[in-house]
Amino acid sequence: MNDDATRLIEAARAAAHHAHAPYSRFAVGAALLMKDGTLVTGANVENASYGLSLCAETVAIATASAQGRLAEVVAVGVIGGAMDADGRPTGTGPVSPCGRCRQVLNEAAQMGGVDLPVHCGAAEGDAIASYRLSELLPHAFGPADLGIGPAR
Ligand SMILES: O=c1ccn([C@H]2C[C@H](O)[C@@H](CO)O2)c(=O)[nH]1
Repeated sequence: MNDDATRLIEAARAAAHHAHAPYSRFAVGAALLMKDGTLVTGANVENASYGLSLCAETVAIATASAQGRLAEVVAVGVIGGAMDADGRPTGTGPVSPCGRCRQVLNEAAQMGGVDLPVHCGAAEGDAIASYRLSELLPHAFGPADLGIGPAR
């Protein structure tokens, strides 16, 4: 595991403790490594109407954008797992971003002109699967298609 991946997975695990996931009882944490070396994190925020639930990656990206730093994301870490009785995520299987989150991550990737490394970890253990966003979302539609952001 490289240093960025380790740091991102640890931060994602910490973020997942703040998941609001009383319906699925599946906690997800996401961490973004920023150009300046700082981290921005998020956790899933479920809603009683179910369909309005927000994924951890989307919350993290929205937070970075609200800080004026959407184009400064350089790497991503995600973890998730079924919650135990204390609300802690469990499990050793890496979790990868859902389709909508891949598209949301792509906005940051294209605005920053970087094919984001996405490190997918588990709640527990050392298993990690690392990808580039272009592997997870090939032939992506994004800001460049609308003439916005740096050319690919
Ligand atoms: O990439 C994903 C996939 C799922 N979830 C959340 C949504 C829901 O709250 C819970 C179960 O799907 O996990 C995320 O946060 N990110």
